[in-house]
Amino acid sequence: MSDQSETTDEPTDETSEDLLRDLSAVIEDRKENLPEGSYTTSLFTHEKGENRALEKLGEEATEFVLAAKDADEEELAHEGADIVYHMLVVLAMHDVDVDDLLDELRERR
Ligand SMILES: N=c1c2ncn([C@@H]3O[C@H](COP(=O)(O)OP(=O)(O)OP(=O)(O)O)[C@@H](O)[C@H]3O)c2ncn1[C@@H]1O[C@H](COP(=O)(O)O)[C@@H](O)[C@H]1O
Repeated sequence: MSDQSETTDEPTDETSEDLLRDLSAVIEDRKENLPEGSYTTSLFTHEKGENRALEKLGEEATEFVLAAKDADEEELAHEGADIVYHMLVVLAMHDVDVDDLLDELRERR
């Protein structure tokens, strides 16, 4: 991945919705422009097609479960982020807007 920023404790006005929308916008950009050297591009252009992203999502979910079993909280956050990213890639592959997911969550409150 090219420009993932480090986690900081600094206050930010960015909401979690902004964060998800921004990440989705980057994924949409990769889908449209397929820049070389991008991990996201490698998922959109993989010879296995969508199955590669689905495989990765499954792997990350398994790693998340193992981290929970090990009570490894740092790893849980890491693997959880991997799941969210790969899930957004799969949503983009199906042209499902992240706002549909956010609306779904909002309606459940
Ligand atoms: N959020 C992510 C993100 N999360 C996970 N990954 C990649 O997903 C892969 C996970 O596979 P593995 O678990 O097998 O990888 P690993 O090498 O063992 O790494 P980790 O388990 O330690 O993550 C790694 O290559 C990660 O780099 C991500 N790649 C990209 N992004 C975002 O997408 C943006 C665009 O990235 P590029 O498409 O690379 O430009 C980045 O700026 C990020 O914001």
